[in-house]
Amino acid sequence: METPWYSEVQKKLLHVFKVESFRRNQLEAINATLDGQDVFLLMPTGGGKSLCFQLPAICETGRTKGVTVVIGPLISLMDDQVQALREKGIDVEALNKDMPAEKSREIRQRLRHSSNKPKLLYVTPERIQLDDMNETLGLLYRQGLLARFAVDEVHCISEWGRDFRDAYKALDVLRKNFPKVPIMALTGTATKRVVNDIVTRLKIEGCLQLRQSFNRRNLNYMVEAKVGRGLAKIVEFINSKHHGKTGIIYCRSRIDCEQVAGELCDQHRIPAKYFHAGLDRETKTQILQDWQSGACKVVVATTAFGMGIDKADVRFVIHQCLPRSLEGYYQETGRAGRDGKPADCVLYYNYGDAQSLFRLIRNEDTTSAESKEASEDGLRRVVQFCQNVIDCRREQVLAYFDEKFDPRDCNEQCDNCRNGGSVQVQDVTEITKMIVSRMPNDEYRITRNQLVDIVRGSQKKDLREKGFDQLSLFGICKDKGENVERIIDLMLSEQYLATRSIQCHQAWTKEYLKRLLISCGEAGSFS
Ligand SMILES: Nc1ncnc2c1ncn2[C@@H]1O[C@H](COP(=O)(O)OP(=O)(O)OP(=O)(O)O)[C@@H](O)[C@H]1O
Repeated sequence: METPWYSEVQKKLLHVFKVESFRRNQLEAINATLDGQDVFLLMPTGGGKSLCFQLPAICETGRTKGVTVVIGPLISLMDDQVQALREKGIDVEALNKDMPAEKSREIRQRLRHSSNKPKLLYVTPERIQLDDMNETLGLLYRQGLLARFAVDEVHCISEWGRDFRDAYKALDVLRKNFPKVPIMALTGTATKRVVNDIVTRLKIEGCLQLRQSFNRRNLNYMVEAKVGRGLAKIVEFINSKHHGKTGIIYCRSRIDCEQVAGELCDQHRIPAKYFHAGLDRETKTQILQDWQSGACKVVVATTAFGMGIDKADVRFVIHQCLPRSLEGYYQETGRAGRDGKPADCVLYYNYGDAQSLFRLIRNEDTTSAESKEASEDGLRRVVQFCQNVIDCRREQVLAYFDEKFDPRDCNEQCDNCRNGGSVQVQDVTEITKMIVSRMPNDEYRITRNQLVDIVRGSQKKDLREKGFDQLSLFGICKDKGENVERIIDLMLSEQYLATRSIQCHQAWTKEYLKRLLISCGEAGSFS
């Protein structure tokens, strides 16, 4: 059925946004919000969420009138959107803590008293909590001039999500203070649990929920064994497949970024810059600009390089270290191939990285026990994903978002589907049971690497000196060849073995394996 605003919406799409047709779910979201309904929009990165609140904001014929208030997490992201809207001739303002007091007073005055109010107002969630902001919004509300709230990156509201932000949690005031104003919640990432959390916290239970497949057809997913810091393989991969192309390499720490970028430049003549939260604002902006313009092709970054990055021709995303969750992995790899052309996503994996990440999570003293547990669970899923060399990578990632995916639709765009024919399944239940039952008690301090050597029956002097060659475990995996490490890592990730940290010197802790008093069932299989 044609809505009263249909023709205005079409005209503005074409003449203001210079776009000919809607993508999936955009028109549905726009219609619902112009009708005054709450909307929850789940769209993969680059899907075109912004249009869903920017276009209604400039329509006069909908049921809603006045200013669209956009709440987003990042000032830099806001600045980009504000600039792009102004270039389209749209009247928009943003309020942020970095602007001179005089300027923000001026904007507030304009919102309160001017008859010529902006169509959109961008603010951070922190700003919403300030008294003066509340008063300004209250005034607009009483005049019937608050058209809608658009909450971007709304997953930040949920403690189950990866980017939880306290200030987002306080957004439950929106419905309480402005009960008649429709809310549009937007995100590119949310599991069922996070969606429920968002809907409850914002009190938009009756909203129109729009979601679509998260499958990114043009992305080719691969997991590779990481040797050392993985650099030799990364260099070979870039030089052989993506020489001179745009890409991102994600590393865990700031220092890793600096070292990897340095080595790429100095030793391998791959021009790269590093990006992390420790850089000052100007440097960050400069790097972003250089990357966006193509002056710099490769950025080596922590996850600080993320939200709001909108570059179409990213041909590869490399994870030099494990992401902390599959959600993060999906987001980060999602920055590749936004132009719809093929792009590669390679994750370099070894269990040592997982162990240090687990340790990091355990040692974080700012987080609650519950959120530590959630983080550990998230990381465990990533480890399982890496160790699973059988099931389609897409199927595994999409399952995380509760989406059922038929692996036949992968079209061999992942390593596991490509290797499908050559996988040999080995049942390792018996050997894992034997290892668990023969693990000595905690008086023996055995590291993961030592256990690998012990079960292999290694002749290393160190083992003999510690008496490890006398254990009943010694040599029980002699015939398992290359698979020994994978068996031990699988046992760790499936928690048939655990680790305990012991302080050695003042600041040093070492991870030793712990005997668990649980029985183990089906352990798993290998290629
Ligand atoms: N209907 C459309 N037709 C063509 N291009 C579109 C359409 N809608 C949006 N776009 C373009 O798609 C790109 C991505 O849009 P947008 O930044 O809104 O995505 P997003 O869903 O917010 O992504 P992210 O989650 O990464 O922020 C933009 O360049 C935008 O101009």
